[in-house]
Amino acid sequence: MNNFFSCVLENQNVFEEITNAIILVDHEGRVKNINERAIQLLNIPIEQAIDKPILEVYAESKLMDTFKTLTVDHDVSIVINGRHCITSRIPVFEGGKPVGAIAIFDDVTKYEALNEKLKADQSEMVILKSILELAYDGILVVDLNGNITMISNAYKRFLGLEDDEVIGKHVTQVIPNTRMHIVAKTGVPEINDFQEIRGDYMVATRIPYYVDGKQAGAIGKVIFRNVSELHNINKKYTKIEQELRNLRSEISSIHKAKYTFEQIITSNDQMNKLKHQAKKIAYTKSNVLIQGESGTGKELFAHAIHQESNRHDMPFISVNCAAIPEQLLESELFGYEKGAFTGADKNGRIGKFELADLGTIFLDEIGDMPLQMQAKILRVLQEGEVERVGSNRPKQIDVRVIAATNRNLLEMVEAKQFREDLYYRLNVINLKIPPLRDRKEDVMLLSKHFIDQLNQQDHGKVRGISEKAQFLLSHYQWQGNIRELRNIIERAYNIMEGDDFIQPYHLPAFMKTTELDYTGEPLKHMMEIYEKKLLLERLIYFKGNKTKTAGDLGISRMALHTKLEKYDLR
Ligand SMILES: Nc1ncnc2c1ncn2[C@@H]1O[C@H](COP(=O)(O)OP(=O)(O)OP(=O)(O)O)[C@@H](O)[C@H]1O
Repeated sequence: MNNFFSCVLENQNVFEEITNAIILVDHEGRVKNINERAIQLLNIPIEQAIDKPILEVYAESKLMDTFKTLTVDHDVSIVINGRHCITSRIPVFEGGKPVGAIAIFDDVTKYEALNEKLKADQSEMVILKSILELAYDGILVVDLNGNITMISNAYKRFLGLEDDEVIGKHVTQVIPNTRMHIVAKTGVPEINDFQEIRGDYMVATRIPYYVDGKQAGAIGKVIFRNVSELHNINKKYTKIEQELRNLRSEISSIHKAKYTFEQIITSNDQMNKLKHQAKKIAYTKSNVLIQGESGTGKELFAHAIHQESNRHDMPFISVNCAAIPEQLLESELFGYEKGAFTGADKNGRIGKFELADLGTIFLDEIGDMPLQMQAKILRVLQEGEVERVGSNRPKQIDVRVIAATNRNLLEMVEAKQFREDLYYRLNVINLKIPPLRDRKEDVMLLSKHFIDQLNQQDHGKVRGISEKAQFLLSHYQWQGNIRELRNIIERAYNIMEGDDFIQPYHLPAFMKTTELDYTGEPLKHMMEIYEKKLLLERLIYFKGNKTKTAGDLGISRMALHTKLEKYDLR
């Protein structure tokens, strides 16, 4: 026995190193050794333990039973001072004789706490999995790298995929248009975003999640109350979208741009440069201001720009600002709500700007736009929104504006007749179309072009223009530009009988100044002869319509009347 105890006493440090609590008693049941852990467990001072009878140290001890019965007890569950321990007791022998007994205690209380937590975690996991299995919504979890770690059954069903096709995959490989990997990286939540997944639309919410205060990934949810409901919503949405597309294309086919750059006929360098420039800017959304005299082809350019742009499938809406009475202009441009004013259509009406949404609006004669209206147009250009008359709900629109005028807008700005801010908003790209008299080379080219067009309608009856007529056409001043040229060619074409070529006598008298024979009369008289001839010619051309004749000659109806009286032409 001395050997054993001396060995234990000499190696007290080993005794202390053991992580379990240990009590050693001799054959009389006196405590011969007890380590620090046992002292803590029994909660007594060490001096009240050494050499004291074991039952004084620990009243419930069974060590003396072990000694007496010489039996070994393994892994007995007991409670000491509220701590749950597993104890083993064994008799100690020396030289084949029993000399004492030893008890070892393992405090398992902390393992129990851990076990409890583990159980709780496991049940949370089970609950979470059940939620993922039962939820109608699509739920998805990704880690920091954007790889999928969890997905709900409904989402898998919706995607038509199995676990092994989803879990561990990068989210972009599984879900089109996803932004989950972005939220997992940035940590910026995205709430109620509209997302298209395989042709279906749904509302997606993505939020980052944290473990121990550090971002660990993102959780995403796409809402569909139940899949069949989602299907119905989708069907309705797709139908409405299709109807909208049909309506848009119907509007576009009614309001179509009619001309392309190929139809702008010219051999003039300046014009070719303009065409090139306009083609280049067609692809941008910049506003365009086209300036030039009446009839030079401003509207043609506006059509061609729209046709060349990526908006060509969308409406091209043309508005002649000078032709609409001032009091109607606002409702024409912006539309009105039902009952906005007396006489208003009871269903309300869409305005030209809204009609041109996603397309182009062409504001012709912008210089004739009243100042008050200019302010409203400026707002559309600045804010990109329109408000119908009688409404207080502005609507976002995406419209490209091309404006045109034959007036000098800069002078109008100086005279405070045109808003400077609007001028600069419109004048982002400026195209100045030269008058026909500054591009003489185009006169014959255009004349032939118009004859070709007329021949196509009339089975090719005219072969060309005689030299004399060419001379007259080339030397004319063309105040009305290409429109005037077109009219004169058309008129000649229509009055031709039996001729293959347009001759001077097919052209209006006012062009034939060289045909006036000088009779030696004073200038005033010669001018009167010319004036009379001219009046007669134009009257015949307009089939006696005095308003048109006066307009054509640039004089008032009253002045025309006086002159007709003077020359006895009534
Ligand atoms: N380069 C061209 N090639 C072929 N036709 C042209 C050309 N330029 C103009 N035209 C024709 O001339 C006519 C007048 O053109 P357009 O209406 O575009 O002129 P505008 O400058 O807009 O006139 P306004 O200022 O009076 O509105 C149209 O019939 C158009 O087709």
